[in-house]
Amino acid sequence: MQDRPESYHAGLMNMLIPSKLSRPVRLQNTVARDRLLTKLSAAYNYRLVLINGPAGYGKTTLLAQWAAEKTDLGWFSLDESDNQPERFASYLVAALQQATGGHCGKSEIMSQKHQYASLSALFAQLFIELSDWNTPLYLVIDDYHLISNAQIHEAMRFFLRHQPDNLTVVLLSRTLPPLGIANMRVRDQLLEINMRQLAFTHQEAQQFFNHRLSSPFAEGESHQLCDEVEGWPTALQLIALSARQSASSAQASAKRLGRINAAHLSDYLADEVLDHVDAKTRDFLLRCSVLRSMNDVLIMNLTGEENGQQQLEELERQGLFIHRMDSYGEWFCFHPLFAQFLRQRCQWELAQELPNLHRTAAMGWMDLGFPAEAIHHALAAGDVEMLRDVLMQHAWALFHQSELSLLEECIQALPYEKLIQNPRLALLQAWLAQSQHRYGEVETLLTRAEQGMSEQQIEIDDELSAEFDALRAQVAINAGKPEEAEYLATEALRKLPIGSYYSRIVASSVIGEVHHCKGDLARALPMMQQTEQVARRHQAYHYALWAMLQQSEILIAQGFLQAAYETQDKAFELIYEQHLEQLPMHEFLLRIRAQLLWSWARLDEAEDAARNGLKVLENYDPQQQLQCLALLTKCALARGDMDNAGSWLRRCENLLLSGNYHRDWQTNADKSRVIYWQMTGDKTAAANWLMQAEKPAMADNHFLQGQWRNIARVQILLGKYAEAEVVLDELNEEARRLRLTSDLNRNLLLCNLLYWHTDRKSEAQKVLIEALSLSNRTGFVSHFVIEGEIMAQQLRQLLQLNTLPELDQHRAQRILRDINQHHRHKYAHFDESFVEKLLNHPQVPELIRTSPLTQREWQVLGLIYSGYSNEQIAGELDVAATTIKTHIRNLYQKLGVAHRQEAVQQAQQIMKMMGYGV
Ligand SMILES: Nc1ncnc2c1ncn2[C@@H]1O[C@H](COP(=O)(O)OP(=O)(O)OP(=O)(O)O)[C@@H](O)[C@H]1O
Repeated sequence: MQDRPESYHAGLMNMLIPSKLSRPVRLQNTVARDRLLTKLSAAYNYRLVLINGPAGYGKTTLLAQWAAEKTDLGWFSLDESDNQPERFASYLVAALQQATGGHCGKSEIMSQKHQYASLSALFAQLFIELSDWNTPLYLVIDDYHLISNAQIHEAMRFFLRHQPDNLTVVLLSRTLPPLGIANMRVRDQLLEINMRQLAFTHQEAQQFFNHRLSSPFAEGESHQLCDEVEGWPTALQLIALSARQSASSAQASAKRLGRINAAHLSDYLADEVLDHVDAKTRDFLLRCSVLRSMNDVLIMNLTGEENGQQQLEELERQGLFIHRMDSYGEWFCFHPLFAQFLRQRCQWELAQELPNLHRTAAMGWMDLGFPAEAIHHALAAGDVEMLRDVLMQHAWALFHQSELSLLEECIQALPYEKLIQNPRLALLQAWLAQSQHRYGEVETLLTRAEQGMSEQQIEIDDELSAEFDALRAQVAINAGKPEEAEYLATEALRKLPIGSYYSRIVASSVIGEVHHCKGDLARALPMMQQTEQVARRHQAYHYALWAMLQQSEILIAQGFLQAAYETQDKAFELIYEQHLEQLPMHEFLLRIRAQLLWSWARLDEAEDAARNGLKVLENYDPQQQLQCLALLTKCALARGDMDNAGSWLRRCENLLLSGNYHRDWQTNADKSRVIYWQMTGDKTAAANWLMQAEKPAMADNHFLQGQWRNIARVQILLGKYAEAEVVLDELNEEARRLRLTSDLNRNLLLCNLLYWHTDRKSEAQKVLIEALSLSNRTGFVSHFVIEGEIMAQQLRQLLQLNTLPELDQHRAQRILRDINQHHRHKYAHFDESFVEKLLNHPQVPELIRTSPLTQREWQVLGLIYSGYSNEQIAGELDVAATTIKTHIRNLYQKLGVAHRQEAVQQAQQIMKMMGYGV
């Protein structure tokens, strides 16, 4: 079957590095940039504030000054790893959480567990949560130029278009981001501060030197230095550093800096900064540069420096491009320009040691509990052993948090012989392929792993081989090989210890599904219940949900629709509790809820559910909409609303033409099509379909039964009664054997149609009575209603006999009411325009043309044809029963018929002649 959970998420580790979410602090010694701060004080009037200027132009410092007193502000500093959309989104949401004091809890869980269809969908949820936040909010994203991933830019364009009015995004970037800036500029939605404005004025430069130097420059000199470097703050800072040596070296620095830009700063930094610090500090700087952010412990590991904190504070005092990242003063980082330079120097000067430094950093991060950052260093160290060790400890936790691309990168970096030495990593590699829908690769990877292990004589213990089996079982069921899947999953369950819960969940879910496929519902149900329990216990909510959806399907097949409804309720609860609304499985649930409501003829609610299902799918491939559209077609059909049914159906058919669907999906969509053809009498379409329709070898589950019922319905429509009867007999036998009660109920209705057409009225009545009685369990209504007038006639007769048990009697009345309400078109055809068309029809029998009925008599004939009794006709036309008798006598005479039966046959021929399939 389909819609399986592809990956799931257990409890979360802390993945977000707090220092990336803190704004720079310690601004006492900075120059207050009043002119720019005044400009920024109007920020809340704009959707976007863009601070755009080259490296080291004071963007971050300016914004840190502006943000200093604000509480309703989230700050998020990017690094190269944030080019990955999921990670970007997690930090963005966390920054907004910071701004709102945790107001967007649902979005936070969704982002951390990656439970969203796309970044835009996540942002849409975020905006819902922010909609009741009424005061201004600010989201600052620093170093946006590091983003090159088009997906993130696109999501940010969506964000900026739809963000609430009280939210202002502030972007700091060295380059102009591709976010529709020109457009926002025209609409006056953008506040910009550019390089020209960021440059220090003479006055600011003077203040700057006054802060930094014990004996500041004279005014004229300071102005000249400022002009020399065009107000570039980084250059001014470097000049101040030189000035500590002598005034003349400040002049020389300014001259040199005036001729270079950030790209060529490294030579300057090497000659003028690094070569001027003492050897110890130099070594300290180079070693620390390995880290993207640092604290005392990490530094101590790297430099052996006992009081790293003090050392950092000293560098900060000297103006050596180091910043505090949090208000506790625990975390520091180098200014990006300086960091980049130091890293380059470190590669040259400490080449030998560098791998070791990264290794040490990796261990430090591991101790702090941040495996993703540890992986960054292990990769940089090129230390495959270490990478493997980190993965062995944390890979599965990362997998459960959907850090799939990070893991993919690690696996790629590991030589295969290393990977295979730890077979669990080989297994992980296969699961990565499975979870990213690269199903074709899974078996190849598993086989390769087994071969590799046997070549290297690596022993596979029972537990591991069981884990392989569990994944293989999942692959087999996906590939439609239930026997193989069952064998593998059973073996897996037999061997897996209780602790291997993930594989146990997978294996028991597969076994449940296999039983389901085979129609062994009595065994499938407890298996899925067990899967649900284990999955809940281990917070594997995707699998818990999947298992509940399966239970609901099983209960529906067994005919226990009420129990299925209650299971669905529980599944909805889980979705809301765990914020799984955006997963495709939510649509699955809405769709089976719609199907159930359709059965019970709660059509408005069924339509709502199907439409909500379409909403869930908005951000997915449109092909997936097929089932919801088919349900909307069925709702229109049950209402007798052929126009709408036709237009929904066209959408289904377009999808069917353009996609390659699993056969169960095809069957479901075809169900609506064959009913439509029956109701419109479109035999050509039906015949064409029948020629190419798949005729499965078996009919032992509800999908296969459904496919064969489609075939039988078309056969009946085409008058291939004998063939239909063979099919239906087999279907019933299987459905009775496997206790597929809902299928039996549906099959009986088709038998009824068949017997009615072949004039076996008493057999027709018998199966109808059985179908009605089964409906006490299933609650079916719409299945009867779509059969229209043929059903109505029979139900009226049954009701007149007055032999039905009370419950069945009520249901029959209910069905009849619905048919009368929705399917009156056949009777309505006997109106004036119909009669006029009829009399002008070239094939109209002479007898009818020469002795025409009065309009009233046509109406009465229509009602007789529809199975109304005399009393019912009198009631319908609001005249006395005796008058009806007179009309009937007259019309019999004019049509040359002797009794009611013949009148109905005449009417039927007329309908056929006029092209209405009956
Ligand atoms: N108002 C100020 N007062 C004192 N120093 C400043 C001021 N603005 C910037 N600087 C100094 O200039 C250097 C660069 O500043 P900052 O980090 O704010 O630039 P940036 O434009 O954000 O750089 P990047 O593009 O690399 O992120 C820093 O060392 C900072 O201390």
